[in-house]
Amino acid sequence: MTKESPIHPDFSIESERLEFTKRYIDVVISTSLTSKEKYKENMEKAFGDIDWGESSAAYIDILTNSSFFEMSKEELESLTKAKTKPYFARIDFQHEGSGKVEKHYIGKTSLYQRENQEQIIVDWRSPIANLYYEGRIGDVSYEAEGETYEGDLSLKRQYMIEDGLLEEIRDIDLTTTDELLQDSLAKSSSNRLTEIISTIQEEQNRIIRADLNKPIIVQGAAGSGKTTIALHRISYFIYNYKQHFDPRQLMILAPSNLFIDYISEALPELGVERVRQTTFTDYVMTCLEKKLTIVEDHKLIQLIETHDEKVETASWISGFKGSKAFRRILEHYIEEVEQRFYTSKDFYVDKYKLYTAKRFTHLFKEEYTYMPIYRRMDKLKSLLQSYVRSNKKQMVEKVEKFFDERIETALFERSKAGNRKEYVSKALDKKIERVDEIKKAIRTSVNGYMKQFEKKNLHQYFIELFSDPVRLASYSKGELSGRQAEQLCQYTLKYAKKKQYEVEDLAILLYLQSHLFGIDKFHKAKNIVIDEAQDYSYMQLYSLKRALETDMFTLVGDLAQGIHSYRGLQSWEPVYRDIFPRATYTELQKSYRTTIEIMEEANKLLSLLPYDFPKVNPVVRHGDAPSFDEYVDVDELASFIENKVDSGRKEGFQTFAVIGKSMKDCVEISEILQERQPGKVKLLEEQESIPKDQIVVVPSYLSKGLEFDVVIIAAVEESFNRENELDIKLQYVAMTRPLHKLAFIGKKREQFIGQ
Ligand SMILES: Nc1ncnc2c1ncn2[C@@H]1O[C@H](COP(=O)(O)OP(=O)(O)OP(=O)(O)O)[C@@H](O)[C@H]1O
Repeated sequence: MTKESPIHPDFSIESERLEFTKRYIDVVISTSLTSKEKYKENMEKAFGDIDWGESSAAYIDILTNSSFFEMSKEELESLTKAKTKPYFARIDFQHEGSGKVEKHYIGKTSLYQRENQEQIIVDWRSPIANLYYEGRIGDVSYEAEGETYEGDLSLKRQYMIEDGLLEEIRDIDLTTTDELLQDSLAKSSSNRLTEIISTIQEEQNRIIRADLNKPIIVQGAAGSGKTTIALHRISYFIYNYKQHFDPRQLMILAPSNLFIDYISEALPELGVERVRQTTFTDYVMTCLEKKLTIVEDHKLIQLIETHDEKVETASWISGFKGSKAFRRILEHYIEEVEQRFYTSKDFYVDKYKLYTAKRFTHLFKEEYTYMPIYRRMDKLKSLLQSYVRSNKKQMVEKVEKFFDERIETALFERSKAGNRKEYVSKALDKKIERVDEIKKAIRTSVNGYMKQFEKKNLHQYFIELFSDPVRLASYSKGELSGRQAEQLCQYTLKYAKKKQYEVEDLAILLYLQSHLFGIDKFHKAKNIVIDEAQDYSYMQLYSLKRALETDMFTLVGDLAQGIHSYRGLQSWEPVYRDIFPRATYTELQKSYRTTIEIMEEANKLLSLLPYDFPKVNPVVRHGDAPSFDEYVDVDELASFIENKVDSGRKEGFQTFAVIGKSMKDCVEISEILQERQPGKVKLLEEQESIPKDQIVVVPSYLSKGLEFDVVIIAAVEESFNRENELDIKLQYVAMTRPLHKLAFIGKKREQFIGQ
């Protein structure tokens, strides 16, 4: 791209165009707020002084069409927002065989010229806008509604517009690099997640627009835009399905509430604020319609801070509960539970056989298998009830008829003349008694019959599963030794008996709930986006897919940041091979967040990990090499931090984080800083939102997914050990958080890997 502005030959024409667009937006907004009758007046007021094109004469016609001004609240809001920057790019395209070059201005939202239905602004998500993101200049094509359109792309132009004023125009040709991207990356980190629509890169665009009817798995390097892409894909989805799809059918599963707070800032900009946002834990509780007591997960922290055998066992148990082997255990268990509902008892009302056991069991195990067990039972129960209802009259009449006939015969039979009266009166009594019996049987037989089947709740099934180590080991088909099965049962029951669960138990509970009782359809999303998906276990993903009855998942993650890998994924292979066989798998190795100098250092850590991804390739942007400072006492540590922040502020940076390996170190660091600068420092914990104007102190494992202009990795008692995979990942996560600057501060260099 060449920098031609401010005296780009088209600068004044483009300025006029911008002016026209802004005024048009004003008219549309004010008309929709007042009334359509006001339209003419508004138009004249806005355009009285300039020639605003061929359409000027036609506006009277459109007054008859009221739907032009009917806008939803959302449309109105996005148009209002668009006023300061209605579009960011233009493409000139000539459809093959057409003699006309079309100019398309691309922005965050679309705008039609009411008079002639021409587009003043094309939405970035529309099919033709794909040419801006994908198309080279020259022969190109795009797809819309299953058709391919060929043609010639003769211009790709970018606009810098600030506060509604055109500042610069840049034409993109084949040889130039993307300066707009460079400019955008050089910015400071407040509100960055929202600002990438104009600079979405080709590889990212392909993921955003990948087939919306297929699952997709993205292994993306730190800073490659996974979170951003996931959010834009949702926005793209909403745009494409807005007529038929309620945004609540979409769900984002984020790693923590802290993270939800971080991404939610981006959502309104993308028009996706009505999408459900939750964590896995909260979602499972919603599905179970129960508030569960979840034991606080200290395993990661303990793994970071201590190395005793107990923690190793607990982590092994977590890993096993999340594994494919555990899925097999659950499948066997459910099969066994199912068999308890087979019956050999026919269904009788009094002496009448209304339904055979064979047919009942057949329906249960063959015809109704698409339903969870207890729903099948509910359905069978209603089936029996309806049989009883339809036979009720007949059964009563049969008894009545039987006695009536006898009474009748007695009345006319001579031989019974002597004791006729007594006989008839007895028969009448008997008749009443039998009819009562039948009526009672009609009322009670279904419930009586159903009593043969067990009725337990989810918690009871969960306890039962872990109550018999021998059975558990046999279900595992050799994956669990007897000793391991005992350990697993003991460990789980210790909590479960107090009605407490660990995070790992949630996937199991969800699996059991969906197979035994089912999930209310109101809780089922149709399309699910999971960020930091590497921290999910096989079982979590599998049970989600089963419970939601869809495979429409977008999974984005980075195995190199898989700090929960004792229970999370070690590889994507089982995910796309087993759980989502229809999925497209893609890798992103380009990183947009940080500078070349920082990424080169981080890459050294990546090579210590057992993955064969290529090194992360940073977008060309230079900065300072990471620094290291040695301190003697805590006062010096604090001064170093303060100096880094002060000089960063002078350079215009806005967000600062001190990252420690563990919470213990972070508490210590934040206390020292607090003492010296009360109110200026915030120790970040799981449930909190990120303050904009304070120095954030955050442990490495909570910093995942976040970003800051300047990051200081500080060590007090802790060290990162290069022999330990978890430590490498934690330091890698911390090192990939900064946008611009990275500093290490420790008592000695050896506290950090590679320093
Ligand atoms: N095409 C782009 N144009 C401008 N900025 C971009 C682009 N892609 C990504 N970025 C910026 O790069 C940074 C990293 O993006 P994001 O947080 O989505 O990455 P990530 O892959 O989720 O990272 P991590 O794995 O470290 O959490 C963000 O500041 C984002 O705005």
